Amino acid sequence: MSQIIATYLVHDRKGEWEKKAEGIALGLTVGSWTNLPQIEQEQLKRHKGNVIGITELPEEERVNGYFGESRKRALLKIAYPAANFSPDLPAILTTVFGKLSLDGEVKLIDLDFSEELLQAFPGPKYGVEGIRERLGVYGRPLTMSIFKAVIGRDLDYFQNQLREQALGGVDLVKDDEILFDNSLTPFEKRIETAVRVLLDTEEETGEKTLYAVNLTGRTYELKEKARRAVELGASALLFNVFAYGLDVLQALAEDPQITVPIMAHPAVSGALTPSEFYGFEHALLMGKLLRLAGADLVLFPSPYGSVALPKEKALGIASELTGNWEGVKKAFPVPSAGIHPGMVPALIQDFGIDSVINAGGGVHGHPGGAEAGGKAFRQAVDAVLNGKTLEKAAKTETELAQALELWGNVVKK
Ligand SMILES: CSCCC(=O)C(=O)COP(=O)(O)O
Ligand SMILES: [Mg+2]
Repeated sequence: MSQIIATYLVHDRKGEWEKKAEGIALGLTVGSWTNLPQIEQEQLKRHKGNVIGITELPEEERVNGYFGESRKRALLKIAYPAANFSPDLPAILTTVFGKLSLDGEVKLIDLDFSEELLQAFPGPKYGVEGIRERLGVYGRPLTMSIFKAVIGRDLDYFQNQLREQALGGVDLVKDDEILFDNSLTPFEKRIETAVRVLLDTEEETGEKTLYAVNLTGRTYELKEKARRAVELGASALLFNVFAYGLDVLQALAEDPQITVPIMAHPAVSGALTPSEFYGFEHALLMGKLLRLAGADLVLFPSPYGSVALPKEKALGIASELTGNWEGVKKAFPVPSAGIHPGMVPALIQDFGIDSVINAGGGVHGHPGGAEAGGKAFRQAVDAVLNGKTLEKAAKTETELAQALELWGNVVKK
């Protein structure tokens, strides 16, 4: 039977779980808060949500937020018949967590899609393998750097910063998510400039670099803008998906004329995920749902940088992006924020080869400039893959030595 199974973490003082679960299963399908005598048996059979699991969790004494009260906790699993909704994320999310997200301490932990329903979500167009093919890079994590301080600067500044980053050997360079269309560095001009610069640097270094331009503006303009970006030679798109919605990402990813990888930025997602009591589980929103909606690369805070996520949450996201799903490509995890070369061993140990090591300040803040910053990252990656410690590699690699001197070496915890 085609259905979706939602798992919720529920906190409650009384812990009357059967009543609570039945209330959700009925309330989000054919029922309401009052008796509806006109509900027919047939309607109940086909459309009512079904409680399929209740697991009580150990009670926890909470101080913050509860002023010392303790709350009972449980995981509730409810199956919703696919007959109730159209096969798209807006309909699915409204069914399983629409009104419910406003109704007390309920957090959506996971969604299991039946095989039939999964067909409506083709996932990433390129994914890990497709991006590696475009770059011709295998057997190591990719490296990426972020334009910084471009706001208020012109195309010459943009061009020079791009050139330096690419000469440093990073595989991708992305706009910062806060760079929007503007008169000094307009969208189309950034793309045209990047195409020229990156052809030159490829000739010099023999290595390709992809540029992810920030796709911004009103929702109804995005498809046309993205198609135009592709015509002009853009090699990737950055997209602030949580400012728009998952379905907007899916519409872009499914468009056959948008033939470049899409990178999802986590901006705004912090309003939806961090609470233990409310919102979405990180792995679901930033892992499973972004992959299903078609993100080829997904940025999220790493466990050790400046905007850190608890490690199990970051690993949970990465595991949803890279797990084996029949017929759906894997997406690149991009643990980010406050990353510097001293963190490379931990990043590779935790996120593996199929990940992207991404830095803004950790590239541009290098004492030798962005080119040296990019080189320091590549040297750190090479060291780890050759089984060397960063200290040992730094004896011969000047740029890495300078980075370690400035930012230190994060020994894995
Ligand atoms: C919170 S993950 C997104 C990271 C990001 O957008 C960024 O600009 C990181 O820059 P940094 O200088 O911290 O590498
Ligand atoms: Mg940023």
